[in-house]
Amino acid sequence: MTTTQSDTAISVRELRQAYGDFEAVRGISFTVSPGELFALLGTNGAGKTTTIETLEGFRRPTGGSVRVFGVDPFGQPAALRPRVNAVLQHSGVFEELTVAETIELARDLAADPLGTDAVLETVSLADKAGVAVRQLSGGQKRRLDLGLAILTRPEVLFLDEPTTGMDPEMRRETWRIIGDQVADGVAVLLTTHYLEEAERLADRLAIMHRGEVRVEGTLAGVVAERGDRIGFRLPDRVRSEDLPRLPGAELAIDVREGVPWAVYTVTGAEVASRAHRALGPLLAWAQERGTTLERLELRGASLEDVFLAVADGSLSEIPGN
Ligand SMILES: Nc1ncnc2c1ncn2[C@@H]1O[C@H](COP(=O)(O)OP(=O)(O)OP(=O)(O)O)[C@@H](O)[C@H]1O
Repeated sequence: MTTTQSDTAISVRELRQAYGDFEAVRGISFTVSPGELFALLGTNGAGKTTTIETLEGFRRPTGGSVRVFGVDPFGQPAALRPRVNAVLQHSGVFEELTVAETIELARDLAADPLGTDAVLETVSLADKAGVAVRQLSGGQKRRLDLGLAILTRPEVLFLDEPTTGMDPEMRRETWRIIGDQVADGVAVLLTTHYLEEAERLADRLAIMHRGEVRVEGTLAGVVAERGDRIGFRLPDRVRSEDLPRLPGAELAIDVREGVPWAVYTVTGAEVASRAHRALGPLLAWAQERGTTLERLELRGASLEDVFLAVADGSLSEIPGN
């Protein structure tokens, strides 16, 4: 199947980006379609901001290519400018202007902007219209940044940690605003350290570590690769070698809440039913010994499990590659 230009809003192919001798991004690839939110997650210094800055046209790739609607964004060409907007980590607004003046200034520079009241309403800052930007809280400033970004009706939105500094309620409200943008057909590239944010919003996601994409896919696909877990507190006087081998499950001893936990991981096809079947022999073993399995649980892997596996290096390749 050939991909037409309109199928892909953002395309990153084998991107490399170096600062002097240091290669911060080492050959990453992904695409984002209109109406899709792609979350770029990763450890500190993984290369997420460098990637977004390259897509915004601030940096020329040292290898590979990036395209936004088929156009090279380097230098922010006039053809792209009205179609793209961003919430960056550091906003460039004037602290002395009021919220309404800031919005009006941005409207003056836009071709077909949303109305000031509509923006204030959307980002719940109507009661702060006359307040100087410097008097806003950190979370309110982030909301103003988001308002300034959606004011130009962009088709592509880059959101670099857009909810930093927000309390949980404001963060949820902001997810709703971002979700509405995606529902309206905007292609969104989001970076965040809040895994719940990615779980709530992302259609697809990638986890970067040291300049490389280590995991990519849908949330369901990414966690399914890590399998289901059967876990319980390791009973007193039971050593790991005393525990039964369960069919199709791999045993590891973790430390949780300062005490050892037994964790069996079941991976592969039909993981849920195989995990259930593995429970039988485990319970039979416990009954035979008269041992209680405290805090026994059977659960799927979480995005946090996958993230931590990437961060500690135990997941060093894209599964299946
Ligand atoms: N201007 C620069 N000059 C030299 N090195 C840089 C520069 N900007 C970033 N780096 C380095 O490149 C790497 C990637 O940085 P980047 O900011 O892209 O990571 P990140 O994934 O956004 O990190 P974080 O989650 O901590 O914001 C880091 O090791 C960083 O120290």
